Amino acid sequence: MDADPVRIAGHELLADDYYPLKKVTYDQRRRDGSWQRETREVYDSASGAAALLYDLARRTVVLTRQFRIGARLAGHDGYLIEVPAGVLDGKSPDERVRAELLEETGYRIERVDKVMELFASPGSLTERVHCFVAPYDPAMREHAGGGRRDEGEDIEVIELSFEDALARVASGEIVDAKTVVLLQYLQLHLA
Ligand SMILES: Nc1nc2c(ncn2[C@@H]2O[C@H](COP(=O)(O)OP(=O)(O)O[C@H]3O[C@H](CO)[C@@H](O)[C@H](O)[C@@H]3O)[C@@H](O)[C@H]2O)c(=O)[nH]1
Ligand SMILES: [Mg+2]
Repeated sequence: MDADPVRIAGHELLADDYYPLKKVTYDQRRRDGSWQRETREVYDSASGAAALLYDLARRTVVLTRQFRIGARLAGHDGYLIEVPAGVLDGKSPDERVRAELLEETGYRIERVDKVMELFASPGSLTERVHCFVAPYDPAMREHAGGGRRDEGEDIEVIELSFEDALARVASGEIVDAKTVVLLQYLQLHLA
């Protein structure tokens, strides 16, 4: 018997504008030994890196607020509070996350600690998010942040107390998955 219960039979390219959207056909052996063929649409989105900045002395975190079209189409107003994050663009996760922290928040951070990797939405996206936590203090801020205007980014930087950030998770105001996970990591392991 094949060790791998899944065989990719092929894929059709449905769109290839920013990232490829594929219709993938695969055969899967069920647990009873029979085989079935399925097709699924998969968006080959880039993988990324995200980091939660935290200050243990002041008990604060740095988050961003920006417009997200996917959330808007799902019925949210689209302005999501998130940890700073970005796509890898061929860089290593820790190199990329430092660059995103500087672009989006204005903080120049040397030490970033990897805590986990998450699949953003594994049924339909290939995206893997490399998640970090990073200590910061106000002296590390070089500029106001805000992201890349030439790419259409308009990112508000917000500093919240641990308590306020966690209260916004509990109330449902913070709904971005990687952000909820990293704030709960902070609560469990650091705060
Ligand atoms: N024109 C165009 N530009 C795009 C498109 N998709 C992304 N971009 C550009 O690519 C930039 C990506 O910004 P990043 O900061 O690198 O990524 P992000 O949008 O914050 O986050 C992505 O990665 C996160 C971590 O993996 C994800 O959580 C998030 O959903 C998203 O995929 C955006 O500013 C935007 O200009 C597109 O379809 N068209
Ligand atoms: Mg970003």
